[in-house]
Amino acid sequence: MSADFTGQVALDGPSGTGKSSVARAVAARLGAAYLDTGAMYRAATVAVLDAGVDPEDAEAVAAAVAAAAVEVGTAADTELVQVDGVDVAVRIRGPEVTRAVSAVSAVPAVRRRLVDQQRALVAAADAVVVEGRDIGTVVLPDATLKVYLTAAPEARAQRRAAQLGLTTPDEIAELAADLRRRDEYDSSRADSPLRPAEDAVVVDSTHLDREGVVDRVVELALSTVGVAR
Ligand SMILES: Nc1ncnc2c1ncn2[C@@H]1O[C@H](COP(=O)(O)OP(=O)(O)OP(=O)(O)O)[C@@H](O)[C@H]1O
Ligand SMILES: Nc1ccn([C@H]2C[C@H](O)[C@@H](COP(=O)(O)O)O2)c(=O)n1
Repeated sequence: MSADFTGQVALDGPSGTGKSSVARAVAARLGAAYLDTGAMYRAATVAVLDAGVDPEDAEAVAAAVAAAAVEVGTAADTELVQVDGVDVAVRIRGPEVTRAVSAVSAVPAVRRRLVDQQRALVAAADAVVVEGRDIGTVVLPDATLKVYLTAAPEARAQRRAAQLGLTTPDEIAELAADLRRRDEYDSSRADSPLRPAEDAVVVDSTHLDREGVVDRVVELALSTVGVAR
C-alpha cells in the first residue's frame, strides 16, 4: 500500500476491459477509496424493473429512479450496493439488469442524479479511484489522472466467458454480441457517450495480465505525486 497518492484516478473504458477488477486493486494498493459508478446505474435499473417500468420509457424511468434511494459503498475491500435499504449487490450482475442498464443509463435525468451523488462521494475522500464510462469526460474533468482502458473484443469475450464458466462457441459468441451491443449503445447515446478524455492515458490490456495493468495504473498515479494540476 502507498499512502502518498491523493486525488482522483478516473478509469473509463468499454464493457469487460477489466475496469472493476483493476480499479479495486489499484485503490487497495494506493490506500484509496473505490467507486463503481456502473454499480450505481445497475442499482437504478433494479429500481426501474421493480417499479414495473419499461426501460425505454425515459420519463417513467426518470420518475422511478427519483423515487428510489440508491446507495453504494466506497471501500475497496467490500461491496455495498443497496436500493431502498435492500442489498442488491448480487442481483445487479444478473442478465435482467445487464439487458436493461444501457437504456436506463442513457436517460439524462438519471445521469444528472447519479453524477451529483458520485461527485459528493468523491468529495468526501482524499484519494479515490472511480470507474465508469464518463468519469474523465464529465464527472471529474479535473481528475488527477485519467486512464482509458481498452482490450480487443475477442479478449474481452474470452475473459467474461472464463468469469462466468461458459465454454461453448455459442455461449462465447452470445457474450461477444452482448459486449458489442452495450459498447454501441454506450458510445452512441447523446448524453455523456463513452469516449476517452483528450488528456487520458490509453492502456491496452489485450496482452497484459491483470497485475500488469494494475502495476501500470499505480505507476501512473504515483507519478502525479507532487505534481500540481
Ligand atoms: N488484464 C486482464 N487479463 C485477463 N483477465 C482480466 C484482465 N483484466 C480483467 N480480467 C478479467 O476480465 C473479466 C472482466 O473484468 P471486469 O469485470 O473487471 O471488467 P469491466 O470493464 O469492469 O466490465 P463491465 O464494464 O462490464 O462491468 C473479469 O473476470 C476479470 O478478472
Ligand atoms: N459512469 C458510467 C458507468 C456505467 N454506465 C452504464 C453503461 C453500462 O452499460 C452500465 C453498467 O456499467 P458496468 O457495470 O458494466 O461498468 O452502466 C454509464 O453510462 N456511465
